[in-house]
Amino acid sequence: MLSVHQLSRTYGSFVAVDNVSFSINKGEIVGLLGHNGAGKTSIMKVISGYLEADTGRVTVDGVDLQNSPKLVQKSLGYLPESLPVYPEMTVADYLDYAADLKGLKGEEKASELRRAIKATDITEKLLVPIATLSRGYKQRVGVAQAILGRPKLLILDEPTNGLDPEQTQHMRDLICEVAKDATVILSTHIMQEVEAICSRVLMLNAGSLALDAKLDELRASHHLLLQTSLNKNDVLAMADWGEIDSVKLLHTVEGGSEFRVALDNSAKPKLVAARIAAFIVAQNAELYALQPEQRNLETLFKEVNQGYKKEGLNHAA
Ligand SMILES: Nc1ncnc2c1ncn2[C@@H]1O[C@H](COP(=O)(O)OP(=O)(O)OP(=O)(O)O)[C@@H](O)[C@H]1O
Repeated sequence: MLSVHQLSRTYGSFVAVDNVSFSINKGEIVGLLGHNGAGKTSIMKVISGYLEADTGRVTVDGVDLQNSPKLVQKSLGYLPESLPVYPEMTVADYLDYAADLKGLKGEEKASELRRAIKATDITEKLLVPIATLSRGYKQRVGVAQAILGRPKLLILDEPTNGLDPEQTQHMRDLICEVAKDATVILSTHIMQEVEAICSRVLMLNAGSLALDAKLDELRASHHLLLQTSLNKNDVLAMADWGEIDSVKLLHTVEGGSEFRVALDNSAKPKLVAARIAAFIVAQNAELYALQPEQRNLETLFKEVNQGYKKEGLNHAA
């Protein structure tokens, strides 16, 4: 659906986006996660055609953005970081104008306006100037213009930024609803946002893509934490077992040591755990603890920002 290939963007000599590649399939909701200044907005601006890349290629449904910008822009909706730029216009006039810009006409325009207004629940604000709207309503107006014309790709830059918890929930529900007919990429620096609505996460660190992973895969741990009194060398030798990738000594605990056991991708954690337990018991050693390691986005985010290598993270996930 969306393909981004070796994208780079500099501002003067500063590299804001550094050789970023990813592709997104139809129907996915993908979260672009990163600290302030990581490059999220720059990537979204490039994908939506508002900013030129220095190098790299963006295609939407096989159409090249650089060669056919108008065609690509017709198939996407964009909620920019800073909201509607016509504060003096009423919501109705602004949406009418946005529909014209998207080339909507006649009955299609009318029905699309009705749909976007209903989906974002802004009927009661239609005759109000945008300047007087609360942050939450401005955000809804921004989303309403983004979904006009049923875009195949929706690009949302920090869609819940500044919203209160109730508005945030409303916006998340709306995004999930819209995603039934569209592919969505949204940027955020809030991990819970990604956990709540995304099926996949792209983590950026200083302009580079540090992690690209499905949330399901992240949740399914391929590491076991083991505490045992068994001789250290016997535990480390488990790395030679077929289903185990590596064993690392973490630290010593009372009466033994703690290890992280990394499993092969094809290994079944429960079966390997049972085998380890049986082995330790057969050696007459104590098994103090053996459990899957919990890895959540927060842990990974910290690791990314502490400079973990992309390979290491993918492996860890
Ligand atoms: N027009 C510009 N001129 C110079 N530097 C810029 C410009 N726009 C962005 N930058 C810099 O590029 C880097 C990436 O900015 P970008 O807005 O893409 O990050 P971001 O991840 O969206 O950040 P935030 O979460 O704060 O919105 C930042 O260091 C920013 O200061």
